[in-house]
Amino acid sequence: MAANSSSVQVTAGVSFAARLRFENISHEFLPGLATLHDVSLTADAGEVLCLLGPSGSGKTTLLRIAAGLQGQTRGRLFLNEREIAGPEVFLPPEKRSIGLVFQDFALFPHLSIIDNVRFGLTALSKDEARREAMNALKRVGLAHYADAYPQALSGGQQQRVALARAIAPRPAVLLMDEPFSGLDSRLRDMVRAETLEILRRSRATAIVVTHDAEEAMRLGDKIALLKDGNLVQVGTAQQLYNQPSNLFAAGFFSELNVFEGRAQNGVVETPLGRFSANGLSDGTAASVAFRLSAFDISEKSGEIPARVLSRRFLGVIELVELAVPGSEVPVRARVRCGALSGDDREIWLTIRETDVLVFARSDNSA
Ligand SMILES: Nc1ncnc2c1ncn2[C@@H]1O[C@H](COP(=O)(O)OP(=O)(O)OP(=O)(O)O)[C@@H](O)[C@H]1O
Repeated sequence: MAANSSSVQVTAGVSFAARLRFENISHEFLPGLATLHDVSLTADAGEVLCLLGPSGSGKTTLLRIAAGLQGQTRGRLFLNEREIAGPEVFLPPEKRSIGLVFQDFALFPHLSIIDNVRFGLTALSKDEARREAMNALKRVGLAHYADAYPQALSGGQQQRVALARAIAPRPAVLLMDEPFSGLDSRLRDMVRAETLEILRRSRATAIVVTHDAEEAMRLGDKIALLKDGNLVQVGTAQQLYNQPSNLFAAGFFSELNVFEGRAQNGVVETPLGRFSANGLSDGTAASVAFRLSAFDISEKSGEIPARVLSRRFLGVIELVELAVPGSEVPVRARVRCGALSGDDREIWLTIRETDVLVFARSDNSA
């Protein structure tokens, strides 16, 4: 697919989704300073793949390489099985059948909504372009705004217009760079859910950049976690949350209390008890991470005595800081509101082992 982008853009009913594969992609802006190290990753047809990572981890650079806005230093890029960028090949952006949505919507203020959406449909006649643009606007539920101007629309509606503009040429792959970060949090949830629905209905392949783990979990069929230009882990939200490959991955998906220890006779000793060393050989330095949800609290009984230092009411749950014997730092816990009566100070903790993760300490970085 996408042998010729204009054929993809003009032909109604052309297959919409494609597989985009990054093979051993490395990138350097400056010689010796790698932005991406040997990243291999696939967005399967019809899948939403989230590129997740902290600022500077290389997400946008990978997206720009996919779009053809940036060339990689090494590696190859395939759309279905066709090489579109590699040592001997470079298909320019307009020939890749790729749609782009950016964080700032990038609508033209002096063009009506329909003309903004029609913008990428230059290969079509005027009437056909209007029809296709109206179809795209209908898909995002904004056909009735066709003749309005962008400033008459809310931020969420403008982002839906940007999405309509990106899907109107029926691209093989949609690339979205932090598409919801310009929206306030309530609107963001709504527009994100609507966008996912539109992507599903279009059966589009999409790659979405985000630095927000919860957003990646809400959107992604698959999540690729990046750090310092390295692919740390790729998998479903459940896989990344339940079986993080290292402490960084675990900490990206949930807040943690971390204790350092050493594997001895198959266990690691911490102030919160002994935990299976998870196969680490004796003597290995280990990090034992406790999610904030790892603690059951009782006034009467439990495994570990603790004293409540502070409590923060957050609605359904409370964030509690606890002093625990043997720990120099307070332990943070999320507990159901009502689990503590008004003035409890001395309490008991029981640890939920499913929320305890043990890693070799050298595994801490990507
Ligand atoms: N044009 C450029 N010239 C030199 N270095 C750059 C350029 N663009 C990005 N970088 C560097 O490359 C690294 C990766 O940047 P990139 O924008 O891909 O990361 P990101 O994960 O998308 O970050 P953010 O979430 O902050 O956008 C960063 O260290 C950044 O400073």
